Amino acid sequence: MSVINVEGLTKEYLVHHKKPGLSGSVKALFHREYERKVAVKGLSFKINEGEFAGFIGPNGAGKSTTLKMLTGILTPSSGTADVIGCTPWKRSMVHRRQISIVMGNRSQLIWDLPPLETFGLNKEMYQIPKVDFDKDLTELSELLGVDHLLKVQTRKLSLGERMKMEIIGAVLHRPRVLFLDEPTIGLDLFAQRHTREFLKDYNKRYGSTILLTSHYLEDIKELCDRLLVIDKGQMLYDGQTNQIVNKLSLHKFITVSFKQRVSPERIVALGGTIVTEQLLKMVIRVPRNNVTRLAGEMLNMLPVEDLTIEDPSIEDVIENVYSGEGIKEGEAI
Ligand SMILES: Nc1ncnc2c1ncn2[C@@H]1O[C@H](COP(=O)(O)OP(=O)(O)OP(=O)(O)O)[C@@H](O)[C@H]1O
Repeated sequence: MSVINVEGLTKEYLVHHKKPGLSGSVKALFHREYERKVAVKGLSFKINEGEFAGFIGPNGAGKSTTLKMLTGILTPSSGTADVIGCTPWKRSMVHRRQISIVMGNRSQLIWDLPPLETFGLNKEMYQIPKVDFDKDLTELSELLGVDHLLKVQTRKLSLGERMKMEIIGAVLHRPRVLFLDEPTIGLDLFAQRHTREFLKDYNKRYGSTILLTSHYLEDIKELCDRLLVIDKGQMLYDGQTNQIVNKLSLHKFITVSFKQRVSPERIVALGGTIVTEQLLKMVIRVPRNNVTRLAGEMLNMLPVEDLTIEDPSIEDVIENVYSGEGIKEGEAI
């Protein structure tokens, strides 16, 4: 059953253009010039209950804007969204009780209070029974290794410690849907791994639905079976994470060792591009649909000692997609 249904979601921002200098500031008082900026353009997708989906794209792709619409922080210009049966921007209490968002670049904890006190306020707001609150808080803070810091003023915590507290604050009321916007940004490798393990366990244990944006592909590869890739506000890929290489990569790599030197021109003449050449070993980039022919011709015509064919890594494919290389106009899914 899908718990997030998005149909034709679009968000336009009106951006004010001010001319430089004092005269520009004075003119802007009387006549403001605006430009329309389309941040999200007709996005449609569904996320099923319990899914852990990655939502990625290059800087400025529209990820945060989408999450802000799905959590009711922003109202879209057009389109519809349904999250657990509610329209997010109507901000009903039913919706707010069942969702949560963690934003890596924005604190939801009260800066001058210890996390314990912010959590206490959340307890009242979400009407969490005391027994559940005490049990969950002890368990979550121990799991994330921050139980000894609950009474320390938030402003005195390190970035990693604070992020862990933000996550605890977001899940204490056991939301059915959790939106995570860069939850591991700026964390050291150990804290990233710890946070990932926690989120994986949380998703399994409570069957909550999680939509995660992250620029760290390690987060996505380890946590998300499903992947949505957007750019310029539009969906480029929506499918299984481990299928993205098959679906979007236009090339494969052939690594070949020769018995004696082969001139690069012969490889180029066969339709390959040499990526690296070391003594008698070459790595060759080959268009996907030419791999079998090219490997066969090399084996027949050249002094080949050993030959392997490999797919590019997910990192390579995503880098190509971000640079517009791995996908052609009209091929976006
Ligand atoms: N309040 C705003 N007013 C005007 N334009 C905005 C506003 N917020 C975002 N934008 C623009 O909308 C586009 C999408 O921004 P958004 O923050 O959703 O991207 P993102 O995918 O989250 O990027 P990043 O990975 O850099 O965080 C960008 O071009 C951005 O400049």
